Amino acid sequence: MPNIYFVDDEPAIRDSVQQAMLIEGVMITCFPNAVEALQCIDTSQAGIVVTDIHMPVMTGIEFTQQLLEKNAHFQVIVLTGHGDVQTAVSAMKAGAYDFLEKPFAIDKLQTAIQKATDKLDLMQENVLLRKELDMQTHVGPKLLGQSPSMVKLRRDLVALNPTQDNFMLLVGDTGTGKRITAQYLHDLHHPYDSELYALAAHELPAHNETEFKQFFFQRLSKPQIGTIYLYQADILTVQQWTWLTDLKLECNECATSVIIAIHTPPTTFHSEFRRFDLLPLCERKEDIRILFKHFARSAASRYQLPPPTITEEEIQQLTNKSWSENIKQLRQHAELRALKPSDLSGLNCLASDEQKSLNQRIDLFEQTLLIEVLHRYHGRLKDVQLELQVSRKTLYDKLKKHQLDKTNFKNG
Ligand SMILES: Nc1ncnc2c1ncn2[C@@H]1O[C@H](COP(=O)(O)OP(=O)(O)OP(=O)(O)O)[C@@H](O)[C@H]1O
Repeated sequence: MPNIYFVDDEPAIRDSVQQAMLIEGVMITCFPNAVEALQCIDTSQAGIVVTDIHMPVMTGIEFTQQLLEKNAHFQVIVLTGHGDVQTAVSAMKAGAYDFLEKPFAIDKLQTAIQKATDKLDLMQENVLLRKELDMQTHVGPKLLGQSPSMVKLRRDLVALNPTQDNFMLLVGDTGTGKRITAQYLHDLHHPYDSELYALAAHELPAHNETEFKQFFFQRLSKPQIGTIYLYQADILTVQQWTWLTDLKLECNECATSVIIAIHTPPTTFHSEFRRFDLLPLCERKEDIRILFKHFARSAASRYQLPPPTITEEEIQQLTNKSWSENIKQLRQHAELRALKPSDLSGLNCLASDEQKSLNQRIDLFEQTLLIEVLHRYHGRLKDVQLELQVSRKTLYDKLKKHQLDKTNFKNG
């Protein structure tokens, strides 16, 4: 429910409206005149104002104009005399949303407030949608995904008030998108030329409170730093969490945000921070299609290759995998897929769920690199050999090992 204000110079009306609304479970704040209302209403957050027209010092119409100058999203309902059409018209011209004839029944006031609340919700929803849309066309990273959790996450990030919630927790397994979410948050709420400063938790002083706080303050006070991104924070000690919680209180009005990325939130301190959860990919399988296609197409464009044709059957197979390393692993798989010529069968597709060991990862990297360079030189082994600075024999051995045939790369 938004904040609701009632302005009328007659104490009896103020009291009866306040009591009647309270019985209905609606809290309203009353003011005896427009001047006091303008001084006290927090205009940073749009609400609903019900105001009498005929008041000493400042009329309801002047009040409406001044209030809307401060925040045009306020919904104003004016109280006019019976049959006073002229005043109602003037009030609407001044920007009022609705009018109510005095004397009014309380249920009429309730209906008018409900309508104004719906309008305010709609306007705020539009503002958020526009901001979200702007983010999807801005040059920074995009948070893709249409699963309910991703849609909600984007909406919550857009709606966040960074002056209230400047210390945040991003909770998610490896590769679920903590870093990209931090960048997205930073781009949303901080000046274009400010930066996200990434800091590994092990770099923080661990034994001395003053050193710990000074370390932070030095960075928090740099105007070009908009966000401190503290990653690998699972290693933080209870003591460091206590200091971070103190810092949060001390930095109440700080312009810099602190985002703490963590796999599992600490048991005691998590409620101190605004928390956002990034679900593992297996719990938002509907995002696999859009992410995979996006990564594969971006990789193809980067390597100047035609965009790969990804079949429905392939998407089904991808959706059925478990993706233990989440989007990071999906991306690796998609990039390899973009590099893989369509007629290349039997390729060792190592980016699967079982790909875990160091050797397997090195193999995958080697395979990806070879495919990329073979593509670039259309299968001309001499150029590949020169670029990778390997002997002819080594190159042949590697191609054999990865079952790569130069003729598959002739046409790009
Ligand atoms: N919603 C998303 N839309 C587009 N790309 C994404 C999304 N989520 C993650 N990615 C991409 O997936 C990869 C892994 O994401 P990121 O590095 O942010 O994960 P992380 O949770 O910080 O990983 P780790 O815990 O291993 O450090 C990155 O390449 C990132 O750009």
